[in-house]
Amino acid sequence: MKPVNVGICGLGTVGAGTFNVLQRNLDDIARRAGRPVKITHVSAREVNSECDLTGIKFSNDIFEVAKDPEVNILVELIGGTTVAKELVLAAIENNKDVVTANKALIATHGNEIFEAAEAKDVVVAYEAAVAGGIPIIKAIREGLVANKISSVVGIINGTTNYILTEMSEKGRDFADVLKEAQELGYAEADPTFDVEGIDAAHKLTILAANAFGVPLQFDKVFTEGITNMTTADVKHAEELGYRIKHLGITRRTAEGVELRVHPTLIPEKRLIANVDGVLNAVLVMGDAVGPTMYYGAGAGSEATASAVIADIVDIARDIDSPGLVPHLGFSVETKNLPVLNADDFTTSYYLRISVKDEVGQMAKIAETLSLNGINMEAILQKEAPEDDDLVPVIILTQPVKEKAMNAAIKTLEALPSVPEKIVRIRTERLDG
Ligand SMILES: NC(=O)c1ccc[n+]([C@@H]2O[C@H](COP(=O)([O-])OP(=O)(O)OC[C@H]3O[C@@H](n4cnc5c(N)ncnc54)[C@H](O)[C@@H]3O)[C@@H](O)[C@H]2O)c1
Ligand SMILES: N[C@@H](CCO)C(=O)O
Ligand code: NA
Repeated sequence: MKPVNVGICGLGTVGAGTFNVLQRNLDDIARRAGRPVKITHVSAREVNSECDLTGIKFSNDIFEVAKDPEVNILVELIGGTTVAKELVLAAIENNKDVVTANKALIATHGNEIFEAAEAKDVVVAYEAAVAGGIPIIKAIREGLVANKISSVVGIINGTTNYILTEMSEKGRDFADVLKEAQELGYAEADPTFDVEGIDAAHKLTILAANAFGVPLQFDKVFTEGITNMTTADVKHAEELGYRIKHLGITRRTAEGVELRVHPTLIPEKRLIANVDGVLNAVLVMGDAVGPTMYYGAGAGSEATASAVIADIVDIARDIDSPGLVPHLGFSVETKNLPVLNADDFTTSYYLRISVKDEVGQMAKIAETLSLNGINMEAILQKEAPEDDDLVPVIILTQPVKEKAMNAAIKTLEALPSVPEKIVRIRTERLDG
């Protein structure tokens, strides 16, 4: 059987992992692909001492790979959206299939890239872009194809989950844990993408497109990161039987699709509340199958390489009859659903209100919530810390439209007895 020739662009965390796993498991991979899979060309700014490039062409100019007539599949692992986009489009133009781990690229330029790929009848595969090594794109697009999916909820950024876990379990400092996540190769080149929720928003964009047949629309994702998280809120949540996770949530409602990324309280008994460290988990709800959860390494060198190589093998298996599965698993005619504004999200809330220790304040809070149609689920009043005359009042609510909560918070923050901004964290009770 004719081999399939692979050109790898980028030899950093994921590039080196892909190179080494492919070389190590060459025989098994060839047997499973039905043909030899050969790395024939590698390109990066510099060689990587972890990779033995003996007998393999090496270029400093990645565009040499896109031009190389020997290469069938170009693997884009350089990151970024400018040069990477040019590189992917150049490969497509030269009739090469493409594999990428680049969620920023797919979320922001995927519509254009897939159109170019369809015109040339080549594949652009991106399993590694979402939840690293977990085969979540394949699960949604192929394994769950029979279902109407109602929601996809996931811990989809390993760096933030690692930071939240270390903060909650060991009381470690945010900046210190972030530095360690960078050293371990989990964080993006610009780690604000992780901690501000942008990376999770890129991945959620891709998940929603696959689950609901909507176009990739990153600019419509409501995005909050973890930079305002405090250990005090983590502890209060734990007292109420909840854990705080940074989630990507996309849900289909009667009115449209919710696309949101934010810290979220989840009941501690849920499986997903117990997914810690750099691990990711994605909970998909299908009308036929019910809740299903996918769990594993969301970042890291060889874990991400596992997904990159799965895409290479998929393409190698189908190289003579490409295009078996459309890029987003649906045809371009699929009906568009509106993306909801944050005001129209329906969710429960955790509120931390710092109140002056005066008679009648609790009644005022309860009345304001009730006037806005908000039902309380639980309430916790703490003693004022020694150096403070403000009493923290923690409230959990039942689900309500975000606009009702905005109105209630505005009224409460205008009270002289509530001198500080109210902390609110959205709360999802979830199934499964
Ligand atoms: N690190 C992870 O755990 C992980 C997981 C999933 C997806 N990703 C994605 O995979 C991609 C690569 O991430 P990484 O962590 O391996 O990055 P990295 O910074 O470790 O490696 C990037 C590599 O690309 C090369 N490169 C960059 N620009 C180049 C250019 N213009 N010309 C030639 N070489 C160039 C660099 O020399 C380096 O070898 C990114 O899109 C990232 O978002 C990373
Ligand atoms: N920076 C990303 C890498 C995997 O996509 C994360 O921490 O999840
Ligand atoms: Na994946």
